[in-house]
Amino acid sequence: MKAPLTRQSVEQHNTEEDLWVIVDHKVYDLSDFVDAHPGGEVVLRQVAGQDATQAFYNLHRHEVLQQYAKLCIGTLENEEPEVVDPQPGDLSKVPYGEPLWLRPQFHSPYFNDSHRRLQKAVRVFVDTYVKPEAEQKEKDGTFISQELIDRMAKEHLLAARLGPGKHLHGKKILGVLDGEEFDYFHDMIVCQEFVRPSQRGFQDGNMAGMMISLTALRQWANDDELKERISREVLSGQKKMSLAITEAFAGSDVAGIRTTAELSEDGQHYIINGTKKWITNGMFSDYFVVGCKTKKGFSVILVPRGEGVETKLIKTRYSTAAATTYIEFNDVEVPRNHLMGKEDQGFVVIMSNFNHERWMMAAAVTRTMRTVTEECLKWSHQRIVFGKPLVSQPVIRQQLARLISISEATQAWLESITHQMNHMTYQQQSQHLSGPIGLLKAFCTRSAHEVADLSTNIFGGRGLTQGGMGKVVEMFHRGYKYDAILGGTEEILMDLGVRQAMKFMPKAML
Ligand code: HEM
Repeated sequence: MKAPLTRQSVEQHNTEEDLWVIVDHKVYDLSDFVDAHPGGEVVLRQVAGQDATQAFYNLHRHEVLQQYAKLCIGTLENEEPEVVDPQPGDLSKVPYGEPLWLRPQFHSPYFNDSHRRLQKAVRVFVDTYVKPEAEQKEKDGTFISQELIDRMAKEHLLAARLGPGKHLHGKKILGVLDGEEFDYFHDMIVCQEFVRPSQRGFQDGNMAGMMISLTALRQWANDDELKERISREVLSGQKKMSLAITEAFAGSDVAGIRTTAELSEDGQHYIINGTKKWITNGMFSDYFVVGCKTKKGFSVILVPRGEGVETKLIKTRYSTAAATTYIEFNDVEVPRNHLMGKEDQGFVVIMSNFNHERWMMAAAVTRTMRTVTEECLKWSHQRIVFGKPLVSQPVIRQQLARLISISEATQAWLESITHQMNHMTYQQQSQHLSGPIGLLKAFCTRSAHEVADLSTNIFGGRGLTQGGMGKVVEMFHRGYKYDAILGGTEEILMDLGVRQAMKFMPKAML
C-alpha cells in the first residue's frame, strides 16, 4: 500500500532528480517535467517540496492543471481541493460570468424551460466539440473540419443557426427541442453559446457564410426545386455557402459595386464578371450569393463554384480559419433561374438579411464582452501585486465596474429587442426594428472598444500575449473590430438608427 501524502512527506522531494509541489491540496510530481516547463526550471526548483498554490495561480490559467492532470500523484491526506474544476456544460460561478437569466438567484420574464434545456445542451456540445477544434484552428489557420460540420448537421445545429423558420420543422435540435418551438431567444442562446470559445477567426470560419447567405436564398429564390435542393445539401453539411457582396470598389456603399451580370443572347443565362473581397468562408464554399450590376440596377444571383470562379485567401488580423477570400468571376455562366428576387431589385434582397445578421453580431459581441469581464474578475481576484490581490486597488474596481455595467446593459437591450422580434411579423420588424438593431450593434461595438481598452490595461503585458493568462483579452483586442465593420459600420448604423427615428417624428413642432 502507498504511504499517505502529507505536507511533511512532500517536503522531502526537493532534490535535483526529485521535485514535488502542492497546488490546491494536490501533489504534483514535476521531476520529469522541469526541463519541459515553459516557465523554466529555476522557478520550479525555488518551490520544490512546498505549497505553490498562490505562485501557480498568479501565473497560470486553471486549464493548465487540467491539461497536465497526469502529473498529479494524489491529494494530501485529510485535505480537500478548493479550486472549482469546470466540466463541459457547467455554468460559470464567477459573479456576472453568466447573463442574469442564467444566474440562479435572478429572474427573467423572457426565458422558459425550453430555453434552459437548449442552453444546457448547446453548452455541453460547444465545450466538448467546438472549443477544442476552435483553439486548434485559430492557431494553425486551417479551415473547419468536415467531422465537426457533420456533427452539427446531425444535431440540426446548422439549421438552428439560420434562426426560426420552416427549415426547422420536424427536426429535434440536439434531441431536446422541437424545431417548431424555436424562437428568437433560442436563436440568441445558440449564437451566444457558440462564441464562448472566444476564438474570433474560427468563430467566423464556423459557417458564418452560410448563416447570412442561405437565409437570403430561402427567402428570395424564385425556383422552389433549387431552393430545397441547396438547403438540403447545405444543412446536411455536404455543401458550403457564402455571401459575396463587398468588393475592393465597394464596402458599405453597395451601389458602387462593379461585378456585372449580363444576360446571354438566348436569354437563358447570366454571364458574370468581376471580383469580390473579404468574403467569409469563400475558400471552401460551393455556392456564392453574389451581388451584381444588371441593366437597370442591382441584382442578387446564386453562383455555384465552377469554371471561371477563382478564390484566393486573404490574410487579415484574425486567423485564416475564417477563410476570408478574394474571388474572381471570369465569364461565369449561371442559369437564369438562379436570380434571387427580381432583376434590378436586389437591394431589398440584401437589406432583408441585414436585421438578423446585425442582431446576431450584437448578441455575439455582447457575450464575448461578458467573457472578457469574467476573465478580468478572475484575474484581478487571483493576481497578487504589491503583496495584495489586484482587486484591492480602487482603480481596478472602477474599471471592473465599467466592464460589468457594459455587459449587463448590452445584454438587457439585446433581450428587449429579441422580445420584440418574437412578437412582430417580418414586415413589422423591417419597419420598426432596423433602426434599433442598427443602434444596438453600433452601441455594442463602441462598448467593445472600451472593453478591449480596459481589459488590456487590467491584464498588462499578458493582455498583449497570445496564449497564457491573458489570451482571451488579447484575442478580443485583436478581433472586436470585425464586429464594428462587418454587417454595416458603426457610422452607417448609427445614421440609419437616427434616420429611421426621424421617419416617425410627429409633424407638429414640439
Ligand atoms: C503543476 C505544475 C505546473 C505546470 C503544469 C506548469 C505549466 C506551465 C505552462 C503550460 C506554462 C505556459 C504558459 C501558460 O500556458 O500559462 C507555464 C508558464 C510559467 N510557469 Fe508554470 N507550471 C507549473 C508550476 C509552476 C510553478 C509552481 C511556478 C512558479 C513558482 C511556475 C512558473 C511559471 C512561469 C514564471 C511561467 C511563465 C509565465 C508567463 O510567461 O507569463 N509554474 N507553466
